[in-house]
Amino acid sequence: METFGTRLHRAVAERGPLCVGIDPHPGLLARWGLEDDVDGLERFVRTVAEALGDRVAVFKPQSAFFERFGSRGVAILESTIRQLRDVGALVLLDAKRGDIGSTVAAYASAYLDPSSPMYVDALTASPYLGVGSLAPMFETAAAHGGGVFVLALTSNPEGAEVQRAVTSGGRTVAQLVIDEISQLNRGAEPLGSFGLVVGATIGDTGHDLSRVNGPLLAPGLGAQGATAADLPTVFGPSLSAVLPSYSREVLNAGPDADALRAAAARVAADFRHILAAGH
Ligand SMILES: O=C(O)c1cc(=O)[nH]c(=O)n1[C@@H]1O[C@H](COP(=O)(O)O)[C@@H](O)[C@H]1O
Repeated sequence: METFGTRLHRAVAERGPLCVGIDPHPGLLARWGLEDDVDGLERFVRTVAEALGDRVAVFKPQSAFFERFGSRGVAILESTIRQLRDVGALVLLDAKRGDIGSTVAAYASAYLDPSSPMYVDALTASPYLGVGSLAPMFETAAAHGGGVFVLALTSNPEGAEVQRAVTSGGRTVAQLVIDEISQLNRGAEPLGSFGLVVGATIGDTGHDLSRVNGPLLAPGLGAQGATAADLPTVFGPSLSAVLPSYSREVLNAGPDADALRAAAARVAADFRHILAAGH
């Protein structure tokens, strides 16, 4: 069985380092001339999947925008996940799950067990009940070639107060999360399966990402104000592990399929340019 890290490494080699978030905001549905209802949602996500499914390495559907429509919205999320995986894309479900260990085990079977209807390649997780409470997710992911992306330094301004607080051992909360995920990825080749979420908006925070050996998901680009040019400051020598993530910046270009493709190609080129500049 291939690990998620291996699959991600290959997807990025073949399709380039890009994650497109699928966040069907009511305002975006309106902008696309769609109703804010289940049919509008269905049309929106089908358009994104048909336009970009064969060329983007990773899609990150944001669960909240599907849950908004109840069980019919969740059914559309399920079919979108299948559609994207069928055309060779990886799906990272953004649900930011976290709880006591026994409940985390249930989340793990909901999303990371291949027999589940909502099975995805990877899931976002919140470590604020303790990184150790996520162990059942890490174990299920490892058993089935899945991945988990744990929040470390989020893109929103409110995150810093908690994430940069200093623990009794002298490290920040975020550094503790970074170090625990680094442990899980030790020795993995070509890339570990456990990622971290580090917002592109946060500037140089002095955190040490050098031992993560896993993917670094960078949201906050585009609509939240960061650009690819900010990434070298945030990630320093770990820039090559970054998976830049854009939702509205790409989705705003729709519903025309060529315009969506052009927007995805543009943001991918921005990042390639920064990488090539050798920061
Ligand atoms: O885990 C995430 O993806 C995430 C973490 C974070 O620190 N900041 C952040 O914006 N996100 C998510 O990334 C997406 C950002 O959307 P845009 O601002 O439209 O690109 C949303 O779905 C957020 O929930």
